[in-house]
Amino acid sequence: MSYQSAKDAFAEWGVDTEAAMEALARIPISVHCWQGDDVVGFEGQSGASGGGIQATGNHPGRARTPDELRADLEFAYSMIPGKHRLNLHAFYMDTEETPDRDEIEYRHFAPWVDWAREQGIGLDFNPTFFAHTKADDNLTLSHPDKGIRDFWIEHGKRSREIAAKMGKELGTAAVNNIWVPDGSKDIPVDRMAARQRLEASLDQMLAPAHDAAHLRDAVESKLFGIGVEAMTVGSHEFYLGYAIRKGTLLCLDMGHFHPTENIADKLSSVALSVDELLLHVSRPMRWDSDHVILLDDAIRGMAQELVFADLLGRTHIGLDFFDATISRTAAWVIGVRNMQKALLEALLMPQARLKEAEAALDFTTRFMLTEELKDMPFSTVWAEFCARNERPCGKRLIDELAGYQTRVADRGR
Ligand SMILES: C[C@H](O)[C@H](O)[C@@H](O)C(=O)CO
Ligand SMILES: [Mn+2]
Repeated sequence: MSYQSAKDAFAEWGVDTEAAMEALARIPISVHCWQGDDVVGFEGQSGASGGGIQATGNHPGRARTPDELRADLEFAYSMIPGKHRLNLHAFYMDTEETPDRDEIEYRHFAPWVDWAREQGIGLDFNPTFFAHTKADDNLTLSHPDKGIRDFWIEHGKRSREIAAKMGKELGTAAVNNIWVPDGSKDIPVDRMAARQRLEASLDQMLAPAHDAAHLRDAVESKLFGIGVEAMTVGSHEFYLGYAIRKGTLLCLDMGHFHPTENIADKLSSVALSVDELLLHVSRPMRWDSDHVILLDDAIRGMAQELVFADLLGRTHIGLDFFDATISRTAAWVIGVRNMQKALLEALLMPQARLKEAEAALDFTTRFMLTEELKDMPFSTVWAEFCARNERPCGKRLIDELAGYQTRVADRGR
């Protein structure tokens, strides 16, 4: 089908494909650096603690240096329509020095900022509270030992300073997302004490004021991780309350809830109480919270809520998955494009008509519309969007992805 025919078909439904593509072009996705190297980082001083997360697989081509990671990212961005961001973790510093986590400074990340400026992209940031000997108890900010808590508070403060400077340098606020793995393998007897310690540590970490034009802090909850099956200190309820009371962003990771929960359903609820949201778009499967996202109902539902509830202006969309059994660059590219496709589909829906039917309790019309809409030529509009952005689709995309993977395969595993 030609684009003109698709445009006419959507126009019959009262939908303007040009407006939808313009809106999509304005939505940046924060691409997570850690898919490129299986969450290993560049510190070379990791402890045994994986923080309850694990990349599995042994596909060749893992990025082993900042230069390799940047080359992979440049390739990935060249396959993704639009301008996006990079989400950097603190243990991806680029320096010959070996600062411990409580010693990191902006200069250890300056090469990333220079590169981001060249690429014309913004940066987001995350303190790294895992893969370190001082996290081996699976406790950091809530550790009973004050010395360990202080170490991680300092790490968190420095991360915020670094993120704020990144935001200032690049002229776009960096979202600094705080996720700690703290929890208990077996049933604890003093949950309150652990949560009080986490709250007090967060308060200290977040006390230094930074310009909101440079830095936005987010807090991320989790249901459970490997080794912390009985209790996660930073649960959803903990951080929902914290974000509301303290004015931080709330991060919803789609892999951090019970598998039967609908994360899209949470957006409108929490958005009534917090100003801004951060999403970690992910796909949980059994024990894992981080499979590469598909263009499935969960992602479509999320995109539809963002568009229909008018939340795009106050939601930062980040991705969070890591799969080492497939090409890492293909995982990035297909994952980001899936998020964009879901957003485009939502933008191409006759929102007013659907809402009108629902408000009139005309559920038959809502049902007929949503089902018939599924036959609309979304893929033709997506292909047009890719073509206008000089990005390949279909077989050409697959050939490009396979070609790049072949070129990096000799890096070893
Ligand atoms: C590496 C990330 O910080 C991590 O995935 C975190 O966001 C998370 O989701 C942990 O399960
Ligand atoms: Mn996450």
